[in-house]
Amino acid sequence: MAFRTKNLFEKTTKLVRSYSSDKIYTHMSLTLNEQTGIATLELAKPPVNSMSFGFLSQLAAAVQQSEADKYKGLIITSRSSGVFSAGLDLKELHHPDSDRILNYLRRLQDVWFQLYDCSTPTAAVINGHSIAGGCLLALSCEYRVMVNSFKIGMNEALVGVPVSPMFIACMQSVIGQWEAEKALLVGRLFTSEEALGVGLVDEVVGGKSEGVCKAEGYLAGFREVSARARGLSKRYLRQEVVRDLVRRREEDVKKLVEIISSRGVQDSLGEHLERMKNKK
Ligand SMILES: CC/C=C\C/C=C\CCC/C=C/CC(=O)SCCNC(=O)CCNC(=O)[C@H](O)C(C)(C)COP(=O)(O)OP(=O)(O)OC[C@H]1O[C@@H](n2cnc3c(N)ncnc32)[C@H](O)[C@@H]1OP(=O)(O)O
Repeated sequence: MAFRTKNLFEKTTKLVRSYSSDKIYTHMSLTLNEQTGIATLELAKPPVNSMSFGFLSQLAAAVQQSEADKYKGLIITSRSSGVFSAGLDLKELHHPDSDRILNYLRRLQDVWFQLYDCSTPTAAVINGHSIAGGCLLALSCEYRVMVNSFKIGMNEALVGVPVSPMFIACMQSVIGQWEAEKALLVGRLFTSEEALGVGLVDEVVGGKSEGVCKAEGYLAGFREVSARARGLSKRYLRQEVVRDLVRRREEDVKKLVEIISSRGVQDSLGEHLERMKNKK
């Protein structure tokens, strides 16, 4: 089979350089299967694929590449066998520099808009724990296959930070208002099986390769469908959520910076980081 592992940054060097001070393409790889036209984006930032500034920049470049090259599909998964993504990099949020946190949250918004609103068909193979921002990443895709025995959800309530509108909108659009409220207000993490029960994921499988097959099956379902019509329909279906968040994006960012910088939230973040350190 003809596989081409693309160093994203060959084609998107300009974009990535202007986005990121990180070394080029260190946190993920994008592999295109030229026979199917489906690309796999494998997150590879040990130990837990936390979403640092550089990670978000590379994710943005990958999604942009998928759109520009008109991939038939994009599968997002993790190289780690235990963690899909631990969400936002807590080190970016703890004792932040005021300009950096502003730009970090803007970058997160940009990536989310790009992925959520892209016309490329997307699927997530969640082959490990998927927490908060990690869950957002999976929910922004169209289809989710999860490997059993892991946890997924948005734990902000337990971290002591508010769930932001973007995260709420995504959760609501997948599991509905009531289930989203019940989960988000207590920071519930679902097991793979519970996630299937509530509709947070579409399938549960025994391992990553089975998950990739299921995701490919979902994406192959569009072979006979006009890519243009499909892409436009997806955008129309998602436009209400996007419009609202675009309209309020600057207001949301500024409010969040204020909240994150507050003493109470900084104390909670510090305690959360301490708990993680001490769990060993
Ligand atoms: C305008 C609107 C725009 C945007 C709004 C955005 C944001 C609003 C702000 C608030 C929102 C936040 C959303 C988030 O995503 S916050 C992050 C929440 N995530 C977590 O709490 C995950 C915590 N991690 C875990 O539970 C476990 O690590 C995990 C289950 C993922 C894996 O467990 P495992 O046992 O395999 O590994 P650990 O030993 O726990 O961890 C290994 C090392 O990794 C470090 N780590 C873990 N998670 C993070 C993280 N999220 N960020 C940074 N670092 C992380 C952990 O401390 C260990 O480090 P060392 O001790 O080895 O140094």
